[in-house]
Amino acid sequence: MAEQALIIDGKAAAASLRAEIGLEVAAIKARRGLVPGLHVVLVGDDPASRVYVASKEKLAAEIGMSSVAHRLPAETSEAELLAKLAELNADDSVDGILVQLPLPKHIDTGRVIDAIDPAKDVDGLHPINAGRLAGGKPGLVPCTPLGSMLLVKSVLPSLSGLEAVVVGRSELVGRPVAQLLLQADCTVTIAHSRTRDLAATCRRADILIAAVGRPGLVKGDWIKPGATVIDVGINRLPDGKLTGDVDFAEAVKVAGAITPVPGGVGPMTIACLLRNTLTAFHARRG
Ligand SMILES: Nc1nc(=O)c2c([nH]1)NC[C@@H]1CN(c3ccc(C(=O)N[C@@H](CCC(=O)O)C(=O)O)cc3)C=[N+]21
Repeated sequence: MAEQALIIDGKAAAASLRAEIGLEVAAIKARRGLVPGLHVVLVGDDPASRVYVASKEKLAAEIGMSSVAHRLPAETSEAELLAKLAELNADDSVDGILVQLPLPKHIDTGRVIDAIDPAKDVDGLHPINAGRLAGGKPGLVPCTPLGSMLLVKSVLPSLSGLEAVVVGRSELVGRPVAQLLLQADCTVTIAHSRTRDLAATCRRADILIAAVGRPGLVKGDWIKPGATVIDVGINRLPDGKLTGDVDFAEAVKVAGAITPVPGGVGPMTIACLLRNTLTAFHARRG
């Protein structure tokens, strides 16, 4: 069988989503003279984080959104970071706040996330937003899960009744994407490192979401023929190349549609961050 899966173009989907957001930003500017503002807080000088933050700034600027990066030294104390967040929470021109993770070890990440105004929490990580998502209520939804769902919906007309398997149970991706799949009426299984037969569990999936951070973990024979495979893993190999959690070369021969790494979920994550900033703007400023 010489068939090959449809390769889902996350880069193109993200570009068109950003263009849409850009139009809305322009309309807000023209009608009301307001510019939605995204603020990214970066503590320390992790090289990967610097690259991500620069990319967020560039893409925000491209669509006419205001974006401010607050670069704080690695020695910043937790109290200083909390003070910075209090300042951003109080500033009406700040629509979205994202604290780049991971934070230096001397800072308690949970305490920091808890200090972000839930209405400005464009990462969707505040317990209020996580709770709203779990309750099926409107709120800010984490960007990677949101982007993953948009890609799934770009290839599947209806998700109702489909078997979805999420590999990974992180707060950032696994748990929230499972909630979104459930909201879309999928039958959802959350698998993880203790799952007894991971391969057999994955083989049940019409929609397989791999979000564990283990390069090439998901093999071709773990995939149900024709399934939609969303690879959330972005793993840096020793040679510097990026690779996903799915063995792409094998999987592309079995799946119906699959996201590549790079060029899949990653670009959608940033586009959804911009979208969340706009959502936060509308919810707070009307
Ligand atoms: N508070 C917080 N929220 C985040 O959402 C967050 C974070 N911290 N810390 C780091 C991770 C990682 N992350 C990525 C986003 C886009 C790409 C992306 O666009 N990747 C490109 C490739 C980029 C390259 O070539 O390096 C792609 O997959 O095609 C990757 C990684 C967001 N994160």
